[in-house]
Amino acid sequence: MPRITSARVIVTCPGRNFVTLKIETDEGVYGIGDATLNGRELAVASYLEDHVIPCLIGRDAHRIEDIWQYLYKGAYWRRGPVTMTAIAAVDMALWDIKGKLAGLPVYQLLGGASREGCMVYGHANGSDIAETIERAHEYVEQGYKAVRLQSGVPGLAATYGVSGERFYYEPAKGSLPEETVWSTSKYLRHVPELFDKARDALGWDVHLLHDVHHRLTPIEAGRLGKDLEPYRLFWLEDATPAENQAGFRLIRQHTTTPLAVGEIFNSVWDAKQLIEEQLIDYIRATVVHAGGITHLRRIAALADLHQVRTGCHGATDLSPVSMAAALNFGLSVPNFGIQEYMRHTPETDDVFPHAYSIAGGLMHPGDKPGLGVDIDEALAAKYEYKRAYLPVNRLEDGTMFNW
Ligand SMILES: O=C(O)C(=O)C[C@H](O)[C@H](O)CO
Ligand SMILES: [Mg+2]
Repeated sequence: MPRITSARVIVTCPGRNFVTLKIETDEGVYGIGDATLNGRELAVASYLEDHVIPCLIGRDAHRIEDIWQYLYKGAYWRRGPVTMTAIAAVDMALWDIKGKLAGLPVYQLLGGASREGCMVYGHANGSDIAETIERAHEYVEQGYKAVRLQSGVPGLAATYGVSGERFYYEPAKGSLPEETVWSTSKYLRHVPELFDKARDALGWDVHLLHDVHHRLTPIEAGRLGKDLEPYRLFWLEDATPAENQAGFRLIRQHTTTPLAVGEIFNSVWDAKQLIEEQLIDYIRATVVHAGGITHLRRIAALADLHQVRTGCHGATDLSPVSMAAALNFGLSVPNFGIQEYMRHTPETDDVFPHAYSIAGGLMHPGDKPGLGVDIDEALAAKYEYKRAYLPVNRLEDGTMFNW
């Protein structure tokens, strides 16, 4: 039985902050898990160091399900992003250990490959429609089968999801949150034009996606979905804040544009009604923020019963450890839909050497035992933590608005 002898939290900032948990066993094998919660990183580091790690020492590292239940039920205070990210980090690290001890990549332990690779989508961002389409062309030329389109909105100084950087978009910055300004009417006028021009320029062989970032009411989202129907989107993401799961009924009544939601969900309970009533088509919960591989499999199993497919969040604030876990999960799960992929910077890739790769728009986790990702601790130590926040959003009259 491999006993857990120690566990450590490693905080590093190779261009952005990452929190990683490393669990060591008496069999000389260790595992790592991502514990990064964008803008609230140190809360998870403390939760792990002060409350979780003391409970892990001496436990059998093979008992992944039991340790998951012990941390979830044992906390008394269930769910929430901090708790579930901490549990996810432990869970990932334990799957990594189990894979290494078995001499198998984690996807083999999850039932083996259900496909040759995981289809991913890249991010095409531009300050205007022409620039967005130009970036989308670059992805298509690289073999991507799916691209997310976001463009600056005329009349708004800045639009979330759009950056000057070509490939390495990083939304968290500044020692205090940046304040941005939002106008729903300007946005709703602009987006159909973006997709109209994109279809003209890119044709119909590439999947197109769009992220609303939770900024519409359900009826506004219904209208946008309807306006976008002629352009056959792969999905419309985070159309409305999802605390009110029943709100998606209203969107569904008005549009057949497929809906995706879930990047800020942290448990199956956040998505239960959405899935059971078939109010969404893709569930975007992730390994790192929704309790690890163990819990994400449970969410995917419920989703599978209702023809809902996976579409895991994969922005740059999810570390390469998360990406490796997502790809092992995605390769094996029967109802895989798509995986988001934003490239990490070369500095981040150097800190987290990994076996996953991309070819022809499909990603594969590689065949190294475990998750297939490591952390270079000496290099990680060179990048000191820097407090950084996601922006906040106000209406033009100054009213605090949805993120
Ligand atoms: O990748 C996406 O779909 C996002 O919406 C990115 C998020 O804003 C980002 O990961 C927040 O931390
Ligand atoms: Mg999103």
